[in-house]
Amino acid sequence: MLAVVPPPVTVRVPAKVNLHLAVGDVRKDGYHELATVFQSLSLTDEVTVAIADDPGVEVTGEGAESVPTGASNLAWRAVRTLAAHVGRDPDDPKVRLVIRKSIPVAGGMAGGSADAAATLVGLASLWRLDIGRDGLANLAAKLGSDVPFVLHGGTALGTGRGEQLIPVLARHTFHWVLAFDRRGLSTPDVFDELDRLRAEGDPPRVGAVEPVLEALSSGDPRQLALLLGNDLQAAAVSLRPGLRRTLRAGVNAGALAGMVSGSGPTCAFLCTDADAAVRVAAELSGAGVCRTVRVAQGPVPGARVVSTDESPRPIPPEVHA
Ligand SMILES: C[C@](O)(CO)[C@H](O)COP(=O)(O)OP(=O)(O)OC[C@H]1O[C@@H](n2ccc(N)nc2=O)[C@H](O)[C@@H]1O
Ligand SMILES: Nc1ncnc2c1ncn2[C@@H]1O[C@H](COP(=O)(O)OP(=O)(O)OP(=O)(O)O)[C@@H](O)[C@H]1O
Repeated sequence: MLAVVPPPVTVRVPAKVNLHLAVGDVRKDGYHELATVFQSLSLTDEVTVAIADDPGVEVTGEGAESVPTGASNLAWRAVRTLAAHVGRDPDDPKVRLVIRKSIPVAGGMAGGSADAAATLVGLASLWRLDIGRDGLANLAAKLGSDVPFVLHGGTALGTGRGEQLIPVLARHTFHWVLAFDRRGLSTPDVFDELDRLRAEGDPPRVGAVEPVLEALSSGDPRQLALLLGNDLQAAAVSLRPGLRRTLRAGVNAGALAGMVSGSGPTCAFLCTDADAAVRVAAELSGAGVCRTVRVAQGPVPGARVVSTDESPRPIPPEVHA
């Protein structure tokens, strides 16, 4: 009899930007209490999961050379976590991942988290698991604070360490320009730098979140632009002073406002509309303040299957001499 191998599954998953990021005190577990508004963007990674006898991870695209392909790859950790959860052998999951990256590595846009979320969705389909979005969200939270949001997508309020989500109404498509820096920043280093700055002085803190939610429901980018804020920005700029120039250049190019995305160093610029975003992107790429410029819009859906090769490939039975 022929064994039928389920076809590979490809999942597309968005990057995120934090429109509002209030960082509170450090908790006993070392994480900071957050109140944040996430938005998912049309800058996406794709992960293909396939049954394979030679398990492993392949990475191509943006920053691929600095992504680990071993046990520390967050997407591979997602494979092991889901395998263990459903009673499969995490040390021999018989799965191969191909990750095609567009999200900058260590860029503050949840790139590794996105790949982990995509892997959970892809494997749930490949292994035909009856797990549901809530089940996946619980596993996602174990993998990292940003993983539940990129699984979910859209616009959402995140509390706790960022993993507890409430969907937020956003009545408009918002247009963004993203400036990638030449090197990444480590998320723990940026949180540590904020703690240091707070021990020494009084770095700026974002205001209340409610006006941000109102601006989102009004759909007016000008109103939202006035309210964008990120407590981690001072820390990211302290570690990477050149970001000041990048932020200024985006606003000079015509953006409504600019901010550091999450823990940085990517800078995100909110624009009036799609045409303005293209103009700002063109001018910013000529300014020589960053490595690459991209245009994106948000919100977009979270991790979702975009293709399965519908015809399962029969594999011939093993032939023994
Ligand atoms: C900066 C943000 O991207 C904003 O959405 C996130 O807070 C970071 O989320 P993430 O990269 O998924 O972070 P995790 O993998 O959960 O944590 C990495 C490290 O970041 C720091 N961290 C993260 C989240 C949080 N609420 N407080 C923290 O202090 C901790 O040092 C932690 O060890
Ligand atoms: N699949 C992956 N993609 C990118 N980086 C990964 C992946 N798996 C592990 N890493 C490691 O994680 C580190 C952080 O990368 P990532 O792109 O997730 O950062 P980030 O976008 O700044 O994270 P966040 O915004 O969630 O704080 C990288 O330096 C890399 O070594």
